[in-house]
Amino acid sequence: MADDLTTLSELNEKTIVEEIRKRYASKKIYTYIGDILIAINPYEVLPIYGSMNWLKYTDVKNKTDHEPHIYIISDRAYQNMKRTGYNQCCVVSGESGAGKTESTKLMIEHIAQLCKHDESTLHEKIVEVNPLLEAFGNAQTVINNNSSRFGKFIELIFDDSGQILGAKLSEYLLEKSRLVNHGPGERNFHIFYYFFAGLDQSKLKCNMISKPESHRIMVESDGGKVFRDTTHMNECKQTWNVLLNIMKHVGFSSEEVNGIEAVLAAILHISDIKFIPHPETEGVSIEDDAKLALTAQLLQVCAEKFIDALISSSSVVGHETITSMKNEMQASDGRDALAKALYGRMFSWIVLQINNLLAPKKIQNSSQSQNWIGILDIYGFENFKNNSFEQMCINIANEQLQLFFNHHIFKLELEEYAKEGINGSSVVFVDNQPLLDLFLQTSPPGIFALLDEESKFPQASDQTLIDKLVKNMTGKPDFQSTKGQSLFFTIKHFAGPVTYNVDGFLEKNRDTLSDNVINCLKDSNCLIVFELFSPFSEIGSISGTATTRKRNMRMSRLMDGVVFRATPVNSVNQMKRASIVAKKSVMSNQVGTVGKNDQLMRGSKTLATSFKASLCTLIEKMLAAQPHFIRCIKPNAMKQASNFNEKMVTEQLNYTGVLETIKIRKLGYSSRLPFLDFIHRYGVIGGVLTLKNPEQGREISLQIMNKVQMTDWQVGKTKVGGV
Ligand SMILES: Nc1ncnc2c1ncn2[C@@H]1O[C@H](COP(=O)(O)OP(=O)(O)OP(=O)(O)O)[C@@H](O)[C@H]1O
Repeated sequence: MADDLTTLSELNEKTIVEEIRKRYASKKIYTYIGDILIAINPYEVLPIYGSMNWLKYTDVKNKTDHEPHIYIISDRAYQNMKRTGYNQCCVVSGESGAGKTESTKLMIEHIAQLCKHDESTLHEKIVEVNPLLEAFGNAQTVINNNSSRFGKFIELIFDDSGQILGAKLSEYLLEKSRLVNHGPGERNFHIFYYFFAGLDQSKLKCNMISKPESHRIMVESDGGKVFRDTTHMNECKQTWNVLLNIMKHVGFSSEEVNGIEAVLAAILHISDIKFIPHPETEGVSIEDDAKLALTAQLLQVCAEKFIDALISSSSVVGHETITSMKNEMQASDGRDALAKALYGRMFSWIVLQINNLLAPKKIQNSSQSQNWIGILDIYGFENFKNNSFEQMCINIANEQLQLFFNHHIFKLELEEYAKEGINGSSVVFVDNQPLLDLFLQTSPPGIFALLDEESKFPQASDQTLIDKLVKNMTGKPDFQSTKGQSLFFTIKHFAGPVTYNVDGFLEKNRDTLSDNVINCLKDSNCLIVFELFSPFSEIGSISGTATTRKRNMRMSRLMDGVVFRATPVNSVNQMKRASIVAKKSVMSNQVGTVGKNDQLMRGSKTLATSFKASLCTLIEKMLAAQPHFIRCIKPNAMKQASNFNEKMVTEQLNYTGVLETIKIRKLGYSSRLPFLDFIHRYGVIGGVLTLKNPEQGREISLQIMNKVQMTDWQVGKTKVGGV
């Protein structure tokens, strides 16, 4: 069986899938395409991880001495960073349920071991925070029982000797809508189940919590039970206790833990508040005053102010504040927006606390530099029966990653080949740049710009939005309006067509919380609630103007040509060009936005705007590092072990361009083989450049390294490495 698909003599869809199938049947879930790793989800615990294997995959000189493994990638990233002093970035991609989060965790665990030199508990803390994040950010979906409902980029930070100094986590677009609404087979965020199962009687009383089924957001839409059985409940209880220990170990104070519990309870109670028409006015009143009092008590806010915030809205016109009463629907929407804001901000606050606790301590020797290994685990491509705003953003993020992959693996390689006179015409890849432009460009306005434009008009509706989209997008190859279904449009994504339902798009994009709600909560006596809404705290301003402005300033600097940080030696030219090309293609949309869209310049807080800005920041980071790609593949839709659905696997391999990836890697090796052989023998080119194999830590030729992936020494049956 071929450990590396580039060594296959016959290359076509059938032979590739057959090879992967054979390997999977023998529990070999990892396969290389040169330096890229394919990982098939085994849906079972294989005895290939843990301490013995950490050791085996430490400072691996020649990867062909071992079975392909995810640890090879983590080891390579760590050793490369140590040897070259350049940042590394591991991009883990794949559909929902393909195994991205598990792969990420395996790599973090491994790297934490690779760099463990002392008795410090920092390594443990970095690994330990994962369950905490998963509890608040993951949920059961129809596809995955533990699906990440947010994207994350984890940076492990090291000193120049490779000692770990700390870690930093960036989170992207938590799917807040799940909190108040989830479809059949889907559940709320895990934390609520742990919370109900874990709280003891006194805590339940103190948070005024009783049965989970009595709360709207815990009710299963298919009528199922909140806890399947006592075993499930006991598992949740155990997890709650584990989380309490983690919070303690990581450094959360007991006041903070109590605050988190109070906010969770408040969210449950707020979501239950109902409104009834007021007999004397056109507004509403609250049906159950006791429920409201409970919530105000948990949030430690003034009950009267809280009622006002829920049933009325106020805006400042000139020097006057105009207050208007909400109707039943507006009040219910406002209530849900508040529950979502509380949860979303609390999640960001938890991430911030984790970052504060794991932040590198001040380096004693100020001349010492810091490097990082970043691991990107972003939600997989999604295509449900009903796809909303969240799916659109998730799929755009995946398109962006595909673009990043295409740039590194295809565009830049083919440019190099052209310069060397190698004929690369046999490699044809699908460039998804036009599709990203369709969403992100500003002139002519793309879908995001049109959405932002429409979000500014108070009278706009989802119908006016779809009309606008159809008017502007009809005729574009990747856009289709859906006849007979007025609120739908279809996009031909790289991973397949997805039909989006714009119902609720405007509201979700505006992501507004009325001023009187914020004013009420920022006066809370509960430390966490105060921090979540105070304009002076980092979280309080998170969805406000400050963060957006900071990001926009950063984008403006990019526009002015700030150069990216230094890049790894072995691909310095390639990456510089990657920066420029991708900067142009990715950021040009941002640049245009900064220049032309006054809404953004004014610091608007639409979700589309901040999503674009965070994508921009993420890509900016990734471009400044040496990339490693891990492609996760889902073998079946049943979440079963030993079940290889050929059609599904073929589809995933196809849309990620696997055949072309193999071809380009193979082409590179074969056409450079004589060259490599020469270097192999003499080690010097023209008396100037010396070759170095980074896996073996010897001298290196900048140019040669630029042309071949020297981390792979085995080409066909010919051993090229070992100068
Ligand atoms: N290497 C592995 N070994 C054992 N089980 C695995 C492995 N990778 C994935 N799994 C199983 O598959 C499930 C789904 O994996 P994971 O949550 O990592 O998918 P994902 O790609 O991150 O999905 P999403 O995008 O929905 O978050 C895991 O809960 C686990 O049961």
